[in-house]
Amino acid sequence: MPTDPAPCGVPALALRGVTKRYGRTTALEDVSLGIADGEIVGLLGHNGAGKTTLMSLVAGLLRPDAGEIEVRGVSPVRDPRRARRELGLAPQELGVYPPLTVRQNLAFFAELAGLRGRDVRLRTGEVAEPLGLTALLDRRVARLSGGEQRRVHTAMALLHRPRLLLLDEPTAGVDVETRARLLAFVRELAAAGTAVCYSTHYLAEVEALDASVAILDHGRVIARGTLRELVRSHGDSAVELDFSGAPPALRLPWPVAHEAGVLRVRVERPHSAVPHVLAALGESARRLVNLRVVQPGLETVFLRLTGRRYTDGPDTAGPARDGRAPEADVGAGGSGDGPVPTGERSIEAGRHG
Ligand SMILES: Nc1ncnc2c1ncn2[C@@H]1O[C@H](COP(=O)(O)OP(=O)(O)OP(=O)(O)O)[C@@H](O)[C@H]1O
Repeated sequence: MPTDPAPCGVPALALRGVTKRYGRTTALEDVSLGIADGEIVGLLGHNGAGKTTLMSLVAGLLRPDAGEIEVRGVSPVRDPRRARRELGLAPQELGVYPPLTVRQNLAFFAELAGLRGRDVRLRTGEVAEPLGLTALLDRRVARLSGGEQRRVHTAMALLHRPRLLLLDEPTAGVDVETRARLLAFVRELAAAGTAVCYSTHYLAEVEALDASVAILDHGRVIARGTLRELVRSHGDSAVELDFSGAPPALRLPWPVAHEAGVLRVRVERPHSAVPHVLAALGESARRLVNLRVVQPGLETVFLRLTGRRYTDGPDTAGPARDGRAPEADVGAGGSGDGPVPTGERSIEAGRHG
């Protein structure tokens, strides 16, 4: 979709020192973040980290308690109408009207965005095609699958050709085909100059989008950079072992940690360390259920920076786990020039003992 470049030096989105509180809860604290034209930023953070709050502030749905927000130089607080023309928001909750057809939904939102007549039809076709909605335009939304409804919901944010697109967990609960289609479309939009802020619980999507990353933790941006930069500076490699019963105490020349029943040996060359780790098990080898070599990747960046895995909790069953084959790049670290792994769980050995 065409975009005029922002005035020279003006980023598509800039947050400076933004704080937002809900009563006594501080949802965002002193957040600064910039997104350039054509950049996709994967906004990552555990449940409650502040992702939705950040997007709502940018969209002008909430007001910050402190700090400045600018959408292509326009403040959503001081000039919400102008700021809104520059951005499209697809919130987490579906905002479709089930009794209406896809076309009627799109026309309704196009008119809300100020489009009329021929432009409504033109833009409807423009967003329907890449999202695979053309054949569904005259179907009632109530009759569509969850993934199809999610595509309609995303299309509604794009009708006015926004220069900044805010997608809040756009692939939550969608099928594989919809996910692939959405990811491809987001990449196309970015290639044409649209800036995209994309929140997700699926780390593999960040890689698929070739996105840079901002990690929110308890309302603060704790890391910002390209995937490769973050993995270089914070990604650990390790050998992980699961046991039936409590993990044993091991004497090894590397740091050993017990995390929720998993024994984790942090070691730079995990493949070479495996024989030493197995030798140190002694009698406990009988209770070993699984052993994994973990390469540096976004998952280990998370673990290092937040003390928790990103795939902990209710979202564990995402595509980062079940949509990809386990990595088998034995010996490949995160510092080469190939793709940076995000799931990085190289299953090296199954049941032992
Ligand atoms: N309307 C509200 N009133 C009070 N507290 C709120 C409100 N909305 C969010 N919060 C709190 O603010 C914090 C940030 O919430 P937010 O929804 O922005 O997180 P999130 O990263 O989007 O989470 P999730 O991944 O679960 O969607 C949380 O502690 C949340 O409980």
